[in-house]
Amino acid sequence: GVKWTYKGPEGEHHWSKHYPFCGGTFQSPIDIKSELLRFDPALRPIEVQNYNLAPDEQLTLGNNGHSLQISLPPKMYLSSLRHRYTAAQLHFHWGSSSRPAGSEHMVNSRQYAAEMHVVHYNSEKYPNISMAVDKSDGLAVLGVLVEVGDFNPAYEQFLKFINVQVPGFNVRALLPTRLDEYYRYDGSLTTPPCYPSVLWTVFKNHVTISQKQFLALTTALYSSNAQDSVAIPLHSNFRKPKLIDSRVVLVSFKE
Ligand SMILES: NS(=O)(=O)c1c(F)c(F)c(S(=O)(=O)CCO)c(N[C@H]2CCc3ccccc32)c1F
Ligand SMILES: [Zn+2]
Repeated sequence: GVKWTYKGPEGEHHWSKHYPFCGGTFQSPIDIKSELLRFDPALRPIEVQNYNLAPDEQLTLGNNGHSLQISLPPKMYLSSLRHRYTAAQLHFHWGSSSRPAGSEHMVNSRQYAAEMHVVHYNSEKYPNISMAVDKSDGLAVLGVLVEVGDFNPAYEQFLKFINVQVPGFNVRALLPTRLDEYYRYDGSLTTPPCYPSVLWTVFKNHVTISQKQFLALTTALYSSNAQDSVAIPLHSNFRKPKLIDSRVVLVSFKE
């Protein structure tokens, strides 16, 4: 596809020129404001299956030019939604060491240091993620807000490796403790092609990583590739919040 970036002439205000959905409706991320919330008692706790991977399961950790991503084995899936959603990859959005705030979703206009997304696709209806990515019931993404604070051993499992195989680890430990407290809304990919195909689950509780771990995340990647003459550090890879329009944000918890 056509090259896109997070700032400059190919930045997010220009995405819709080549990716029309980016200028459309049901876009993500959003600023999750208290006045938009509606408690929904039907929202069940998120149930993850086979997230605890044995060390002999090698995971490919890579840089796709836009984010640090880890490919996930298809044994991992979500079992608490209407359809089975099978895991595909997880990736991150972050700010920069000089401007630490880099989450995509905000809560009452509070932007967190970073955000992790675990991308799943509806494997009951579609054979692979490429066939699911532009369907309205195609994807389910778990969003985890990340703040700088205490050291987090779970994140250490891969932050020391970059662009290599990492041994399997307990991906469940990257999520907050409470999987029953979350925001839920219909949205989109936050990168081109911005398909409105994502059932978003953003957990209410954030996780913390240490300042050192945050630096490892924000200094790990380059958006240029090896043969380029100049190395361009990859940072601030977050899209700004989009209008909610008439959408409602459901919550699984009472304030
Ligand atoms: N924030 S987000 O969750 O909307 C989101 C991303 F932010 C992001 F960068 C990617 S990507 O594949 O790394 C790069 C451009 O698609 C994907 N990739 C997903 C969507 C398309 C696709 C196809 C195969 C594997 C993963 C993905 C994504 F779903
Ligand atoms: Zn993402």
